Amino acid sequence: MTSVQVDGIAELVTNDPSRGDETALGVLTDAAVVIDDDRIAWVGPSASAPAADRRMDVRGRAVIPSFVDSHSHLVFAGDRADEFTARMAGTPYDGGGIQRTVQATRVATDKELRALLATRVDEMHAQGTGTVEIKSGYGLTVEDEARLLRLAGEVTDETTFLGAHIVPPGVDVDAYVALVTGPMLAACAPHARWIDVFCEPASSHAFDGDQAREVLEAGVAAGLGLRVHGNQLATGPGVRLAVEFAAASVDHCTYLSRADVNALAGSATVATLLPGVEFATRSPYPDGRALLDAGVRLALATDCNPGTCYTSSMPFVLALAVREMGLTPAEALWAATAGGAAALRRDDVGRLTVGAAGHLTVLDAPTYQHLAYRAGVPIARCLDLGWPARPAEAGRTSPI
Ligand SMILES: N=CN[C@@H](CCC(=O)O)C(=O)O
Ligand SMILES: [Zn+2]
Repeated sequence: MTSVQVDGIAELVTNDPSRGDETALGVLTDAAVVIDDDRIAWVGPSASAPAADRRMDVRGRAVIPSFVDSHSHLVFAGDRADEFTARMAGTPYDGGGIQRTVQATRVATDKELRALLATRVDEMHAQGTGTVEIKSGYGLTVEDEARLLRLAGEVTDETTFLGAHIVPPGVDVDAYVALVTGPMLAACAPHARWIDVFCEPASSHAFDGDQAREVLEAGVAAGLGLRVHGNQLATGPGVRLAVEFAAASVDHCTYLSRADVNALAGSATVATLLPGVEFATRSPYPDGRALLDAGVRLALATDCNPGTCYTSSMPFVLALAVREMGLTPAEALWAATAGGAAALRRDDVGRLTVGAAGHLTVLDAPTYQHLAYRAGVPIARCLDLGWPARPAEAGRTSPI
């Protein structure tokens, strides 16, 4: 066991409301954190920090819990920059481009996909993300979906089976739902913690309410946790289905009816907002302020994928939430850390409390408010505690 005392912290965000300023962020000033092995052993004022094997002085910087990015699609090959350019000129997003990524991903080797994935995970880590959820969904055959999940499982425990991403062109929808809920689920469940379905009104490339219900029921029977892509393209059944199934999260929530907001308020389901998608698809931003005021629990995530949002940057997402969705900098930071943890039903990340994972993100700034204030400036990075066995040596890229 090796312990490290991190001190010189001008402002420490704990996400423990019983600490410090007693807001949801639980902000302490002039603070220290002691990490024993990879867990937090002590948090408090610098002056009373217990001794540790090593000391790391962050010299007046702010420290926050590492971001929890609860929605990404990192295992893919190919590029769709041309679609982004077309959208900026007015072409709407309809999900049809997913098939292009499916084609490019199917022909990529494991080695190629592993290298692409490693680069993206490293990019996230370098911008302060400590936990990432990764979905399949660009394989859409039994073998390819299982392959993508195996690769994702090499870099995270938060793996999500998204065979129900789109219906592959030329395939009968009922036959495909039967495949997803039968042999594909059987092959993928051992590699997945979650199941997800892209649910939109009938006539899109995605799955309607009845089909999505079948997918979620099969996921429950297979022992997987539930997530839903819902209400991205239009108001539809996704949000209310997620709430009915007590899914951990419904993601996107771009188009919400009053009934959707009422259903989410006080429910077990976190609404995960993905403002990078609205940015990169020229869609209207959901009213995050109204959701919070209605009592909805929010998370923020990147949705990093080649189609709707190719950013790995949680600080960018956080700045958009402040500027475009009416969240305060404090609310946005909470949603990007503790909110993401809630969306993954985790209580060991997204907070800096005794017993939690030692995932600290240091900011080249005196306060977390700089995350939105200095948008676009790379001020956030995961604190490298220099543990003896770095994951790279163990065949993994980052401790995400
Ligand atoms: N909406 C569904 N899936 C992804 C986009 C996938 C793509 O276009 O490649 C999303 O979350 O936005
Ligand atoms: Zn997504």
